[in-house]
Amino acid sequence: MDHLAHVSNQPNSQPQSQISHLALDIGGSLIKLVYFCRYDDNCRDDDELRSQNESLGSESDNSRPVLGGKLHFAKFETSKINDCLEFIHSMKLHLGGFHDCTAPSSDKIFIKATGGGAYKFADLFKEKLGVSLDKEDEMECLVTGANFLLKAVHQEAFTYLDGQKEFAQIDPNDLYPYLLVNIGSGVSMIKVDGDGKFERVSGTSLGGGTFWGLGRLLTKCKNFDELLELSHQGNNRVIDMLVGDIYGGTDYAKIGLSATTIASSFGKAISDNKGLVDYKPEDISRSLLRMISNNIGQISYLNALRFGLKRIFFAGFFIRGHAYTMDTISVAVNFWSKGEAEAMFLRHEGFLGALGAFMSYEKQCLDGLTVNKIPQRFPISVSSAGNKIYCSMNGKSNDNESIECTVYRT
Ligand SMILES: Nc1ncnc2c1ncn2[C@@H]1O[C@H](COP(=O)(O)OP(=O)(O)O)[C@@H](O)[C@H]1O
Ligand SMILES: CC(C)(COP(=O)(O)O)[C@@H](O)C(=O)NCCC(=O)O
Repeated sequence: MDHLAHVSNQPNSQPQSQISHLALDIGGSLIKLVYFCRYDDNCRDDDELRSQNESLGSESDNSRPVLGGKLHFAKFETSKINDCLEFIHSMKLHLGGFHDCTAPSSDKIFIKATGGGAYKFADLFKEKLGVSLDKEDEMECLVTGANFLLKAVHQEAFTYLDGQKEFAQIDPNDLYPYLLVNIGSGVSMIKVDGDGKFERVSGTSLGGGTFWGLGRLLTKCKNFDELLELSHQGNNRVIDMLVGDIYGGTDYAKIGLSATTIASSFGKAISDNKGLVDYKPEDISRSLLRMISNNIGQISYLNALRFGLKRIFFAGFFIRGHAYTMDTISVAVNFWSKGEAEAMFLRHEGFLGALGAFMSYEKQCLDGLTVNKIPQRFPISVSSAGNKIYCSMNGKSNDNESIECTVYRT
């Protein structure tokens, strides 16, 4: 039986005070959700929010009511899409879409969605939640999300080398061009020249799905985080064939290879008379992580070189804020570019596409809501018919999952 079928899809059943706009990015591995929720009126008073906003230096207008809210981020495994549908249903998030104003009598609700799953699962969303998915191009959403985060959110981008995390000062007027490398199930490399100006210049199928897929088969790990955790304790030299293994412990200095450079990932497994059971899962995980991260770092650098790009931003949930992954990618970029190019990472690494889809509501005509970027201190505004709401993100994220917003209503 369809356990969600009883859900009402009438927008009026959503309490007026609960403004929740939902956008989805349904990828090969994970479903990402971005939604905006107002605080409960009782949670914080207007004065508190106004003074908080003033302390952030925003151009607050005392004549307008100030409301607080949060931009929330959530994710689910795509293979567990029913959990995601249950979540959306229980939070009534599916009511936070828009109506097609070209068909006024229609009670159809559209939710902005991107990623391959917006096509694959469109019928399921219709059947279970009674909503239609309004599809947005995945690359376009990634770029919109990245540009928004880089311009609007304080301390979004950072470098990571030798265990040192350093936040980057991004001048919004000096952001372009850059290379965006999104490491999801597969990898897309996009040259970004401005808002809406981009070209997907390359990609590789050796991505996050490869790491997790091979890792699962080779280590019997039950989840992605367990596999990552394992890699902490591992030693890749047990499995990888190093230059020193081939050159009798010495460097191959003439071509710039040190004895410790990996000559062949997993190369030792061919010469050792060993089977899978003879290798420790943690060593396998470590070799796999280095292989995938190195390869992506190298291809990224080559593409940056191709177009003379100095900055490479790495995103996607493969990274998972994991120190060793970021370090390996940074070292690869640094090594191949001889220090000329820089790898940077994003705090909201996995939500670019979903944020881009969220922001694409601005394209809709106003029976639903629009999202506009407003300059400088008001990076985002959300408005709905007859009830305009401005949302300024202070950029302080309490964790990776939500960002506080201050909201003005006219
Ligand atoms: N909980 C998780 N479950 C599965 N994969 C995860 C998880 N957390 C991180 N990952 C990694 O992130 C990748 C998916 O990244 P994501 O940016 O969401 O791409 P996609 O859009 O293809 O789903 C996976 O292939 C895997 O490497
Ligand atoms: C097809 C995709 C854009 C889908 O995005 P994803 O779900 O992996 O985030 C991506 O997997 C990709 O770019 N793969 C690499 C294909 C290639 O260039 O060889």
